[in-house]
Order: sequence, then structure tokens, then C-alpha cells
Amino acid sequence: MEMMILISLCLTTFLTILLFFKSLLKRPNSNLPPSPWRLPVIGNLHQLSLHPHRALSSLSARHGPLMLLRFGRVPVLIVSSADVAHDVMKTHDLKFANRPITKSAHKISNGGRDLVFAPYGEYWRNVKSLCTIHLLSNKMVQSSEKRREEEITLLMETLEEASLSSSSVNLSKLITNMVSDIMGKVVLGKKYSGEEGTIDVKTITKSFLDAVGLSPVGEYIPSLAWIGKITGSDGKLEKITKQFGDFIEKVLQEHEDTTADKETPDFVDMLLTIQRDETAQCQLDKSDLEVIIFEMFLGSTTTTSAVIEWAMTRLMRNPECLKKLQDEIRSVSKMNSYVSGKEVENMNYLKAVIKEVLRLHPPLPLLVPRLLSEDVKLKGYDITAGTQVIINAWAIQRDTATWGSDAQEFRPERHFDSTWDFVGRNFKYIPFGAGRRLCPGIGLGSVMASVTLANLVKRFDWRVEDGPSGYDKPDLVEGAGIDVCRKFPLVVFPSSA
Ligand code: HEM
Repeated sequence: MEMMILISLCLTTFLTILLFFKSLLKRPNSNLPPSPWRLPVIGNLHQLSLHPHRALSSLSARHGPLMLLRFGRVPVLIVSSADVAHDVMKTHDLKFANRPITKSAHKISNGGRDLVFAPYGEYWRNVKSLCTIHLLSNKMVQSSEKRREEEITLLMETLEEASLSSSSVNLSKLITNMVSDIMGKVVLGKKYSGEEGTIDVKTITKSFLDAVGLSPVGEYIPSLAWIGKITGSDGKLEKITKQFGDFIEKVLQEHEDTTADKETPDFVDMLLTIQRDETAQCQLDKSDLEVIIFEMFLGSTTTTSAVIEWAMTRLMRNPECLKKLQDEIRSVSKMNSYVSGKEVENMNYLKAVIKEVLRLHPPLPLLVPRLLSEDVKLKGYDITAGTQVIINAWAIQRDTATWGSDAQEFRPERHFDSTWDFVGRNFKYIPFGAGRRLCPGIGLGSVMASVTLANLVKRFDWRVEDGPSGYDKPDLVEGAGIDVCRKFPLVVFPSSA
């Protein structure tokens, strides 16, 4: 085995040197964006660190808001200013409307038969329209209020019990489970948590996002693909895909027997009805249904839970903001103990808090990568078709030129005078992306986050356990990966207000 590894490394190095000299000889007369120094074979991969959004932000502080990196031999454009993001996602949006699809993403998405990786075109448009009509439209979001209320009420009961016994709770876990149960009910018709054969949402989503993102070395350097086998990442992906496939198979089987008789069909029922209709505009087979359901169910869970988790973290670190928010919620929502979606619409400070959380902690800080389909000139630089594009929303949303010298501070009040919304009209604020590939789940995600937060804050006062140094504020340490949630779970004491 060691001998094989050595031979592969020697061969790879030899080939890279050969290619390097070849590319020097043939270098076209093009004007490329600045690039940081890179290593042979791996290019700039080693500079990404565990927190790529931070590492790329530091690199762009030195090399500018438009940089060209290499992940292995793949050219990757890094965009770190609102001005360049506008050129990519507005001026040339159509040319940047595809996604790069790595080997793992190809496997998970069944070759782009989902929504995130589907090539821009008719199939993507049809699937997006199905998901919007049957799940994500304002009408559908409003109609799922009852399911949200049931799950939020259960969460409140757990917290009441903890309050009565003065015990701590792992709020991160409770929030993830609650969001996944809401999505279970909305997408799959019921919640599957606790059932035999069910899936661990957090683990599966994490593996999915790792596969989607700045994924393993072998994805970018084919000659090093064997590393995935040795480290076990290939096997892990295989296992997760199978586990999720089996779970969805079970869900589909249950629906196949009952869909026709249901009074209020769920999202899976709707997809099955469309699949059986031979005249439907979008022809889907069973494996297409699987990947679409997978995305709707899981894609929303990590992102929405992260927003609620960071909101609680920031509020507990800023007691005066927490107090202001409690005052607003308690004055608007006086009648029932449950704060509804309708009531939340009239809470301006809550809206500002959510906006500020999404500014400082966008759950996908590098959005989802794009792929350039035709040559283009950006800010005078030549960018060739096939270049991957990463937009660093995290860096853009902390830029002091836009947000002032206190850009790193949590200050919801800064949003009072702004008319910026979530739909990517202003490229200084893009937590849900922008342009054709804008997130279609904005309505559902933001309602789930706002309503949950309003209920948590209205009903309880919060504190964390004092550490050895008496420090009583939750930390801000981020977990590794392309989705950014807390590294350590938020363990807190609720006390009934
Ligand atoms: C607060 C919660 C959420 C955040 C912050 C978020 C963020 C994002 C971002 C940044 C993108 C990439 C946009 C781009 O490339 O320009 C995206 C895409 C996407 N999101 Fe969300 N999302 C959230 C909730 C949801 C929900 C609830 C769903 C569905 C149930 C969803 C489904 C999707 C899908 C399918 C895409 C791919 C769209 C495409 O490629 O055409 N997201 N999201």
C-alpha cells in the first residue's frame, strides 16, 4: 500500500510539473484577476482552512475583491464586494446561472435532477415552479401555520419543564429537532422523528453540505481521488446516500397507498400525483422525486435552525437587545401565549434582529457556488467559461465601507432606516443569494425563524451556566464547513417569564 501511495505521488508531481511548463509555453494573452501564490498540484486548496469564508476574506483583503484561485487545476473566482457581486448576479446572471457539480454532488442529486444542481433550463424551471406552488408560495407558508404551532408548543412545554426543575437544555438540539419535525409534517405529511428506520437529520445534512461545498481534494485533483477511499469519505457518502434513499423509499411507499384518499395532500402526495400524470409538463421518475424531497426536507433544516441558534446567541450576549425585543413581542402579542405568524408581521424590532443575525451569520456564507458558461469580461479582467464562482456574502455583509466602523457589532437598529429586503435587490445584503438562483425558501425559512424566536423570547428569560471564570455569555465559535452553525451546542437555562 505504501509503495502504491509513493508511486502515485511521484506520478502526480511529475505530471503537474509537465502541465505547468506546457501551460507556460501556451499562455494566452489574457488579463486575469490577481491570484495569491499557489502550490503545485493542490493550487490554493491549502489556504481554505476550516472556515473558508474567513480565509477567503483575509486573502481578498490582500489581493482585492476579485481573485482567481485554483482548487487543484480548477479555476475558481472569488467575489468579495457588493460591486462585483452585482456584475455576477445581475449584469451577467444568465452566464453564471449554472452550478458546478462535483462527483459527490452528482451522486446526491442524481446527476442534477434536483433543484440546487439542476442545470439552468427547462427542467430546473419546472421543478422550481412545482416546489413553489406546492410548498414555498406565501399561500402554502400561511397554510402550514397550524403545524408550526403544534411543534413550537411542544418545544415550549419541554422548556417549561426545564424551567420548573431549574435544569439546563441543549437548545441547539431542541431547535434542530423542532425545525425538522415541522418540515417533516409540511413536506412528508408527518414527523418521522423517533420512528424506527428514521434518519439523523443533522448528520445527513452536514454530509450533504460537505459534499456540495469545497469538497475533498479528490474532487479537484482526479489523480488524488484515491485519498477519498483511504480516508473513508467516499464510503461515508455512499452510506448516507443509501440511508436517505431507504428512508424516502419508506415514505413514498406509505404515500402510494393513501395519496388518492387524502383531503389535504402533503408535498409528497402532490409530487406523486404529478409523477402519475403522463400529460404533466414535467415528467419525473421515482429517483427524481427522491432527490427533490431530500432537498426540501433537509435543505431548510440546517439553515433555519442556524438562524434561530445564532439569534439566541446574539441576544443573550446583548441583554439590552433581548429586553427591547421582549418588550415589543409582549406588547404586540397580548392575547394568546403562542405568538402567530400574523402577529410577527407587526414586530419591527424582531424583523431588525433577524436581518442583523442574517447579516453577521449567513448560514451559507459563501452562498452555493456558480459556474460560468461563456467567456465574460469582469471589471476589465478576462474570465473563461468553466470557471467556478464563489461569492463571499459573509465578507460583503461585514464590509466597513458599507456598514461603518461597527460592522462587526450586533446592532439591529442599523436596519431601521433601510428598505433592503431578502430578495437580493441590493448586493450589499445577500443572505439568500440573488438573481435566477436566489433561494426559493425565503418565505418559509424566515417565517419559521421569526415565529420560533418570538415564542422563545416572549415566554422565557435566558441565561447560560457560568464558566470557571464566571463568564456568562455564549461564545461565538463557528463550526467548520460551508454551512455555519455554532461549533458547540447552546446549553442554556430557560426561566418562565
Ligand atoms: C433562513 C433560511 C435559509 C437561508 C439563509 C437560505 C440560503 C440560501 C442561499 C444563500 C442559497 C444560494 C442562492 C444563490 O446561489 O444565489 C439558497 C438556495 C436554495 N435554497 Fe435556501 N435558504 C434558507 C431556507 C431554505 C428553505 C426553507 C428551503 C426550502 C424548503 C430552501 C431551499 C433552497 C433551494 C432549493 C436552493 C437552490 C435554488 C437554485 O439553485 O435554484 N432554502 N438558499
